[in-house]
Amino acid sequence: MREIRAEPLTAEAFAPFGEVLEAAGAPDKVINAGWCDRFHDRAALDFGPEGRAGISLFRARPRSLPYECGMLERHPEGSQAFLPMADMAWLVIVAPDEDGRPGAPRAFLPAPGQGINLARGTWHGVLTPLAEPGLFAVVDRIGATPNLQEHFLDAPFVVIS
Ligand SMILES: NC(=O)N[C@@H](O)C(=O)O
Ligand code: NI
Repeated sequence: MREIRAEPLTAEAFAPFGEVLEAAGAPDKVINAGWCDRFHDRAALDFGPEGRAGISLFRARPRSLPYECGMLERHPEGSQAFLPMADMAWLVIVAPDEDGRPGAPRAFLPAPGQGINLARGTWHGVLTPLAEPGLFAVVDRIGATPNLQEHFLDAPFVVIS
């Protein structure tokens, strides 16, 4: 079975798939009389013409490495942001689109304090915490029309580290 290794999550490496949300570098604004740094408007949120923004909480059961992935999904109608609500290891799997199917997958291990915003239509694995509590705030499209496309891989792969 194809094996891949997870990479550290950086804004540059993740750029083809969306944004990394982190309080890194100089803040865009200093607010609250100097008591707070604002890293302003750091994600390209997209909920399509029919949808609206929603914040949900996901409490996902932890998985472990090596992690076998047999399905990638995408949301054609909107972006999806995952913001950890606790300090825990988690795994992000994404892939480029190749003629309507996922291409070569890539895996990332976010550092504490990092979240992600998946661009609309980005192939990704489902939320995959690697430790309890598996708790995330998720900002994504709320709408009356379907917004989930799943692709079951001809060749599942395993993330080994
Ligand atoms: N299906 C769902 O709400 N969750 C997935 O989109 C996911 O990315 O985990
Ligand atoms: Ni998703």
